[in-house]
Formats: sequence, structure tokens, C-alpha cells
Amino acid sequence: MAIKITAIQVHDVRFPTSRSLDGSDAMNKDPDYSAAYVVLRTDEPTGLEGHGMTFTIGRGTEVVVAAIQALAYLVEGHALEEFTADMGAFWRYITGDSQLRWIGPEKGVIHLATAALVNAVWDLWAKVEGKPLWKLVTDMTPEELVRCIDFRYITDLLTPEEALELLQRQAPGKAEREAELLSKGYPAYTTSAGWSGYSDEHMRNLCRTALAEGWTRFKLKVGVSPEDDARRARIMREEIGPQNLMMMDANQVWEVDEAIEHMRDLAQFQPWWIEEPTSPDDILGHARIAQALAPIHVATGEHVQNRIVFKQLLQAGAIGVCQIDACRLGGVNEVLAVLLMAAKCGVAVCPHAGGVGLCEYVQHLAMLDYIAISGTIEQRMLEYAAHLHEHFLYPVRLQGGHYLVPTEPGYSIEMRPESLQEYRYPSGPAWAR
Ligand SMILES: C[C@H](O)[C@@H](O)CC(=O)C(=O)O
Ligand SMILES: [Mg+2]
Repeated sequence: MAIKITAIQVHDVRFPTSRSLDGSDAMNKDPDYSAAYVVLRTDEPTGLEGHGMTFTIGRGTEVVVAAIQALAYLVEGHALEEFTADMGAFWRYITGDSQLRWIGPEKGVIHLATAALVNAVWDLWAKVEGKPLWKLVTDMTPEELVRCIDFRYITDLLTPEEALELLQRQAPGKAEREAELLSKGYPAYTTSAGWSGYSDEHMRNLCRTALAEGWTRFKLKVGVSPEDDARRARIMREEIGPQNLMMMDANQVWEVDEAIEHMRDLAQFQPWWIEEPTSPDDILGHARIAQALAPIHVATGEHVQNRIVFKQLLQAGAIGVCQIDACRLGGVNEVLAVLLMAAKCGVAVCPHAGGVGLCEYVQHLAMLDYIAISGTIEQRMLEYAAHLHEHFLYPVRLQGGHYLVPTEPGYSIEMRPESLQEYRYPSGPAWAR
């Protein structure tokens, strides 16, 4: 039966995380983790809905909501099958509106809005098929997966034919890798012990609790000041010991030369990567930093606005770690393009997940990457941030520093109705109080 998308609702949902400085870093000092949240209503008799969101950090969420409302006419009133019959064409249609495109193209607020809407369509599709999103994608033939991608502007790095060949090479091992993930889970690291606004004592306690829970990989926020960074890095290294992994994240605060200088000082604490050392748009700057700091890897992606910028970062050898973001890129379709380019270049993908809903989203992306695209978890790990999972119908499940495989149909992004109500901005009870 054809399912029609009858109406689109958009919500502005904000959580007051700035009160406890959860999620804080050198650039984003007081984020209120938020979502521009989309519900696709349908005429399906049981009331099936598609849900999607894009992550924001408070002020400005209303601007993304307005952008989603501007795009909504492209989806409302259409049958789901019109889109799923050719997902690549669907994505070109959403990003190619001849007037809306002017306020991007494929970047900024309109692209965040694209992600919310596109992800909601994927969520609905996965629910209709009765599969978690990772399974919907990994059950596709290589030809079907390639058809989900808009290759515009990336064929100088990856053609559809090359993508097809890559997927065909991985196809024979898919069942074995799926079984392995189901039994062992996907390796993760925690960001939640190292937010920049946490006191030294709080950080120590969080490191100890995390170690007791089985975590072996930790991320530390840096970039506040050289003295502060060195003190906090020493504390974290003391707590986690020399054998565990430490990553550092500067959230774009440094100039290129400053990044090199500061990281040379911090190298004594053995960071495995430096994340967002400078502006996410500075491809050549990242390349210089990567060259100067090797073997410390350069990681970036949470603010990389589209597949074209990722293409250039990969072509320039500017990143050792590719941090796809489920809703900075324009939803699942564009993420697939980046996963394929990273696989072709042999660059590890470690998705960004510090935010609300991002862990729920990216677990699917990392898992489908392992099963169908890269075929490896070598040097790969998924970020975990501990907050706000209780607001989701099917929150992520972790065990011993690993994500367990989600099994419920959909993209795991549906929020509890009572949370949508409570944290609706500005009228929800959580904000009115
Ligand atoms: C503002 C966010 O919490 C940001 O600090 C997240 C981030 O950089 C990460 O998870 O990495
Ligand atoms: Mg980061």
C-alpha cells in the first residue's frame, strides 16, 4: 500500500545543559543541547510516523525550524515510495530547489534543515520495512546503495562505478561482520569526562567511574589556555594511565601555527588525535597541521558542511580521522557518499556524537560502514556523550565501552512525547519554570 506523508510538524526542543556545563568546550562555552525536530505524519492505518532532527546548541534553533518549514512543501503530500524508488534523485530534489538553494548551497542553516527532513524520511522508510536503519542499508545490493547517493561534485575522487566496485568487494563478508557486531558491539570512546567547564575534581571522579565501567578511550577538551590544557591533560593521563587512549578536541579556537605550537607542548601526554584544531573550512591549514604533528592524527568533521569539503580534506591528506556528523551533512544520503570516499582513501571514520540525539543516529552509520562499506573497525571508534538519552524511545545501549547494536525499526531518533512537551522552547514547562 502506498503511504502518503500527510503533514509535517516541526518542534524547537531545548535542554538546559548550560546550567551544569555538560557539553562545554573552548569555543562553545555554555551550550543548551537542542534539536530542530521533525515529525512526518502519514495516512498509514496504524499511525506510522517518520522522525528526524538536527542538532543545535540553543539560540538559533528557531532559525533552523523556519528553514525546515521552508523545505517542508517538497515532502508534504507525497507518497513515501516516490522518494524511496530513487533516493539519490530524492536528495537532489530536496537540495536542488531552485530558490532555496541560493541560501546554501548545501551548507549552513538550510543544510541542517535538509538533514532533519531527509533523516525523517529514512526513519519512516526503515520503520515501513521493519528494520533498523543500519540493516535497511546493509541489506541493499551494491547497486541499490549506490543509487542512494548524489555523486555531483565528487566524481573526481569517487565515481559511481568505483563505489559499486568497492561495495561489491565488501559484499561477501557482510553476514560475518553483522554477526560479529551483534555479539561484540562497536568500540566507543567517551567525551563525558573531559568537558572544559568541569572542575579538576569532577573530571577525576568521572574518569574513575568511566574506567570502572570498562572505558579505555577518553576525549579531553583543550584550547582554553596552554596552562589549563596542560594541567587537565596531566590529570586525565594520571587517571587513565599510560595504556589507555586519549584524544584532544580544540573546537576550532586556534590559528594554524598556534595549533602546531600548542600541540607540540601537549604531545607529552600522548594524544591520539587533535580534533578541530582550526577553522573547519581551512583545508590547507589542516594539511599543514597534519604534516607538522604526525604521528598525532588530525580529526575533523562535526562542522564540515558537505561532501565536497570532505572530498578536499581527503584529497589533501589533511585528516587522519574523518568525523562524519549525521545532521551537519545533509542526512543519510550524503553521509554514505563520505563513508565511501573515506573508504577509498583508507581514512578511519570515527563519527561525531557530542550532542543530543547524535549517539542515537551515528551508531547506525558506524555499523553500516563496518558491515557494508569499509569492512574494518581498525582504528575506529564511536563517540559517546552521556547526557539526555532518557528522552529517546530507544536510547543507545552501551556495555564495557562498546555500543550494542540497535534492533528496533527506524533510525532510533524518536523522542518521547512527554520530553517533546516538557522541553519545547520557550513554552514547555522546563523553560517556563
Ligand atoms: C558543543 C558540543 O558539546 C561540542 O563540544 C561537541 C564536540 O566537539 C564533540 O563531541 O566532539
Ligand atoms: Mg568535537
